[in-house]
Amino acid sequence: MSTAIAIAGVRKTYGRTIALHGIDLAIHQGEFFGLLGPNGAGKSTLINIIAGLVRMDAGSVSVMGYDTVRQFREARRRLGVVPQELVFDPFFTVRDMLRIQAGYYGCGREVWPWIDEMLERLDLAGKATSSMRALSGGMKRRVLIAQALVHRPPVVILDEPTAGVDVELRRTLWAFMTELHRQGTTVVLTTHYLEEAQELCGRIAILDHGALQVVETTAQLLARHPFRFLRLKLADGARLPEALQELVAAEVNGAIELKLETRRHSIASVFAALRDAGIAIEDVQTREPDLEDIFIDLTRDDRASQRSVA
Ligand SMILES: Nc1ncnc2c1ncn2[C@@H]1O[C@H](COP(=O)(O)OP(=O)(O)OP(=O)(O)O)[C@@H](O)[C@H]1O
Repeated sequence: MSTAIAIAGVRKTYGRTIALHGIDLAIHQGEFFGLLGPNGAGKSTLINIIAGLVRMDAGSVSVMGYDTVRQFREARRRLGVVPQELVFDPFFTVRDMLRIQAGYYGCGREVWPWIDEMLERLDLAGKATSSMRALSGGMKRRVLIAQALVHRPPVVILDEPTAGVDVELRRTLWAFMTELHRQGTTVVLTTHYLEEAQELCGRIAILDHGALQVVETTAQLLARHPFRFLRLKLADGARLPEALQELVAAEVNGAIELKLETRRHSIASVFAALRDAGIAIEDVQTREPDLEDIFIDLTRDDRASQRSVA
């Protein structure tokens, strides 16, 4: 399997903050890869190093075999990055801005049909001649995506592309990215929407405190974790017996969700404890852990009680 992004021994410190401890990671060509982590984990620092925007203290990175420091231009031409922030020159029209951007990568008129195709695919065709300053935030974000893809890079990194965007743009973006991925583009995604990562990514890395906690296929990650959830609604608003209190993970709409470690607790033992306490059950459901549960489990410390990583 050929490597799209090779990261070896990458370290970065800001003053006394160690943002990256020495990251080794190989992202293969053709992968849809998720880079996840809580706020401050080091994701943006790593992405900016891959894009050649931040200088690493030690280590090396290559994109499609080109070293991002020694062969910056070659590496950069093979990479498209959709950044978190919106930064534009407000005076150009959408189409002109994309053509100018293509020029930075040494691309000329040969990419103009591609630019028009992207404008169609991202529902921007009607805005092609609008100036950037006249666009809504959602429209600007669409342009940002087109801007990252203008030189048809084989590797694309999306840094929180759907933060704060509406459902329609999320759907449009994922349909477009899924198609590019099917055509062979390597896609690296960071997102706070873990259900999005679970659905789209074949492999996932979890970064926490500047170190990789896990790099696994999404299926392995979901299968490896030895717990499941049991949601109970107790009859007559009964309280859970003391012995089961430590298993409570959440309370939702009057139902109690218990987290059962499969080696220590069985559903049968929970039912037996309730029967012994004379408590009847009104409703019961089981749930396998999803990526969000696993993420919380792996990055648990002071964030342990949070259901969301946002
Ligand atoms: N320019 C900078 N100067 C000083 N410290 C920085 C700088 N950029 C990042 N850091 C620190 O490095 C660490 C990693 O930050 P980084 O932005 O890479 O995390 P992140 O995972 O992208 O977080 P988020 O999800 O909030 O974007 C944090 O402790 C952050 O405060």
